[in-house]
Amino acid sequence: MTEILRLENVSKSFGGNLAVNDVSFSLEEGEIIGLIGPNGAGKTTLVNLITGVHPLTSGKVIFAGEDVSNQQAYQAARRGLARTFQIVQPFPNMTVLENVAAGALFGGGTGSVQEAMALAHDELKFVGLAAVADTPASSLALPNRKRLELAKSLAMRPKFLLLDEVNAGLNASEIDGALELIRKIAARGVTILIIEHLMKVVLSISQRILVLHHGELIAQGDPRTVIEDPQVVEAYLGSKFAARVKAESHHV
Ligand SMILES: Nc1ncnc2c1ncn2[C@@H]1O[C@H](COP(=O)(O)OP(=O)(O)OP(=O)(O)O)[C@@H](O)[C@H]1O
Repeated sequence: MTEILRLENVSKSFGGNLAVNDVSFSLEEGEIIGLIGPNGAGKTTLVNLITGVHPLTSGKVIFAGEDVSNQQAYQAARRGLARTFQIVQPFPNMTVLENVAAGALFGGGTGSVQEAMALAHDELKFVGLAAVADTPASSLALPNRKRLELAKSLAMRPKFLLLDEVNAGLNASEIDGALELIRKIAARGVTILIIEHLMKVVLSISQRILVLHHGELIAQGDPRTVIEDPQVVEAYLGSKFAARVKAESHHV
């Protein structure tokens, strides 16, 4: 296994508020990792530190062997650190294909427009949107807008993909489809860090789970170990919920 990302004692404070507190972990190529924790635990801030949106207060981020602690967001994208956002916002007046091609061009995946269009076409096929390539992005319903968002990220040729609440607003069968696609992306060797509030979903997709609470990494490990961790039950799951999730997870 090859390490792709390492955080060493990473902290971030906003004024007096320590949003991320001394977090260290390491992720391998092609791994799917769930990042969970209560509202305000620091999940989005942690992602923003990894992708250069916010500068670190202290610590180090190492990506593919390189110290990227001081990078800007555009540099992160060019290095292959891509992300999706909670709110999906395609360029509404462009076609689905043009949206993905724009991702390829601006994300630094390709040099020419022609190359970008070809790459966009391949990625649309991969996510199952080839049939709607030439329709305006604004005509897509939510599940397909999320697939479009994934195709845009993939066109940037990421090594690492951060997915923030990609399943929010989807029904059970749409979630199954999204999870199948996420597994297919990981099988390409892309490491995936997924922020997800639906515990059943996190448990079924993640090989490993990281738990944040008040900015601190209070647990990490395989899903079953993490949901049985007394600190995690106390801070996040609650004992009744933990017992239910544990029972349900046997059927996932
Ligand atoms: N730009 C900012 N300026 C000031 N404080 C911030 C900023 N971004 C986040 N915070 C604070 O950092 C803490 C962690 O917030 P963050 O959004 O990272 O949590 P989260 O785990 O992603 O929460 P949620 O699940 O609700 O999205 C909170 O106390 C929040 O108010």
